[in-house]
Amino acid sequence: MMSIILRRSSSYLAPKRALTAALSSTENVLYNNHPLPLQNGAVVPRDVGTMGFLARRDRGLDFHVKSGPLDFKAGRAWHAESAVDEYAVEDNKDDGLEISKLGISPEIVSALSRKGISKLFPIQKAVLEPAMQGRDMIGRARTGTGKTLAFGIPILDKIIQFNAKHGRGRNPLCLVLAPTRELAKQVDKEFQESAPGLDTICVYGGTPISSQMRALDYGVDVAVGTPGRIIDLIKRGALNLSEVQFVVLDEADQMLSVGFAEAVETILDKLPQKRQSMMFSATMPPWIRNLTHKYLKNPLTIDLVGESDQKLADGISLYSIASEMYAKASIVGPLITEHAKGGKCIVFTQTKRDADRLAYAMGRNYKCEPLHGDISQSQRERTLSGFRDGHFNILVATDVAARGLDVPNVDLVIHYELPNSSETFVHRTGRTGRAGKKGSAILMYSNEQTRAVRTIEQDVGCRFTELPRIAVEGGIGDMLSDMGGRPGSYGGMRDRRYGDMGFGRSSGMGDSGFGRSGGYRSSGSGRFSQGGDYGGSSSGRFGSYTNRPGNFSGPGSSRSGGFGNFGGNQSSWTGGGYGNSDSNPFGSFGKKQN
Ligand SMILES: Nc1ncnc2c1ncn2[C@@H]1O[C@H](COP(=O)(O)OP(=O)(O)OP(=O)(O)O)[C@@H](O)[C@H]1O
Repeated sequence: MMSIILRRSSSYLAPKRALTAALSSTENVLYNNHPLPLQNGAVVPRDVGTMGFLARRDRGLDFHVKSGPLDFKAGRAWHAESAVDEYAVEDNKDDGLEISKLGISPEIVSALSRKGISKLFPIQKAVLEPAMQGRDMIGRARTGTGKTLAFGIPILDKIIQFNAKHGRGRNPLCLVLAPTRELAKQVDKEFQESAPGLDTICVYGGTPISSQMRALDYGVDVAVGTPGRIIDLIKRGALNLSEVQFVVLDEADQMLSVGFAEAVETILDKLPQKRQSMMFSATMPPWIRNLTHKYLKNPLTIDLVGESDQKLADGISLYSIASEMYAKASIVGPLITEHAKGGKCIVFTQTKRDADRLAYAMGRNYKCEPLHGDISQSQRERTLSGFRDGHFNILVATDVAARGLDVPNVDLVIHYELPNSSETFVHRTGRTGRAGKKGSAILMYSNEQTRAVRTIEQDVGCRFTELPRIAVEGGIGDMLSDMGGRPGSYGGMRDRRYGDMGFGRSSGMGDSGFGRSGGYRSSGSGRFSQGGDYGGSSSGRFGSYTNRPGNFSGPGSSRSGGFGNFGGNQSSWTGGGYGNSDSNPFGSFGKKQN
């Protein structure tokens, strides 16, 4: 404790000056997407003036405002700025800040350096100061640009400071909510690796609750988890949230749109009023702003995406290829060979069943594995680590893998079936081209889906390069037929009107059209209709396809790929893992019906 105080008191002015200068000299601040004039290279948020820091040496228990390595304190400038709703900073990857010069705890600096991280990414830079000041915030940045550490670094640093002063406690000081087990695990891992001296716990369904209860009893600094299991632990008296000072909703739009809203609210009700709340995602539909007043106090919006820009990370090449449904399975192999060039590839299907079937069929020629919510948790973990470690290079997954998953060096994403919304397209595609790397994504579509492809382009602000059609002579398509389907009917897209019906044009990415049947029902905004169908093609904007039971033409498959029965009584959830990840009693999202 002593050494930390000495370290801080002797050195904090220098790094603060460095941070101020660095921030001032590099950022191009946008306000409502109109660039503001830069004065002598300084940052000039509207009505803000310069970002003033007031030095403060006194640290109290209230570490929302007073504490932190740089002693950030809201000065007049920031109070003025709090009236500003939008605070957008243009993404610029070259502008990293030397983490070692920011006065962040040495433990974090050296842990990050072991991970090869020495400079802040833009979202981390933009978030650091207001987060240190204790501001509630909504953060949006493109996929793979480091949002986890954007909230992770300030929170971990503050906890280290707090523990140094007050000693370790039993109850968590930070709670991170994530919509899937895999994402929760990943956030937990990133926190652990970045601050190895802190105790973190990751809680989610599908694993024994008793060991999680024991670990909580022992004492933790940070709890990361999916909402259902967290509520379970609260009910059992094992998780006490009364000391939580920081709460983060990772993939916030997902969490609130797919049936976890009620669970999230139940959890937030258990937290102290005095806390710092943050929401992060690569996609922040406008409707989420209607909800934020429920969860956040006077939130600052830090938006590195903007409304007019393209929504994908730089460095991702986009291709589209037209294919009849029956031929898709046969051309996916050649596409992988050509575009993944031996590297890692994720193929996204709409249903668990299709993921199984395609992986099985492709397994005759390629090393690949399926991943979806009906696979046991232990197998899901084995599959993901096998993929990460390169034991196999092709993952055939439902949208359970679309959000947040950070597998380095995925070279190619294939949308074997159209995503159910432009947001899902962004998240699926974002599994490649992470942390500044290059990648490719290929969208497979049928003639009937041409309109849907154009809508994605419009929503996402991107342009697909059309690949030449690939002629099909037998191949995997036949294999799939061998497995019980009618030859030539795989996909049955002939009978569908996907794209013709209800493929609602949105007014842009993140339009409230998303989630038309997305399951969020408690906002009272009236924008969301019947819930629970997230993940099903029929639930997103792309698919208010009427039910046609007679169209079931595929090899026993349920809905995706044009197997019919869209919007009917067939299973709606395709990613399984969300609702599956916890015994989530809230909302209809995640019902396992297939
Ligand atoms: N400052 C940095 N320097 C180098 N690598 C970094 C830095 N910050 C984060 N990374 C790495 O970048 C990768 C992507 O980060 P992260 O998963 O947080 O992205 P994200 O923005 O949350 O993406 P998504 O929207 O898909 O969830 C991770 O492997 C992470 O370790």
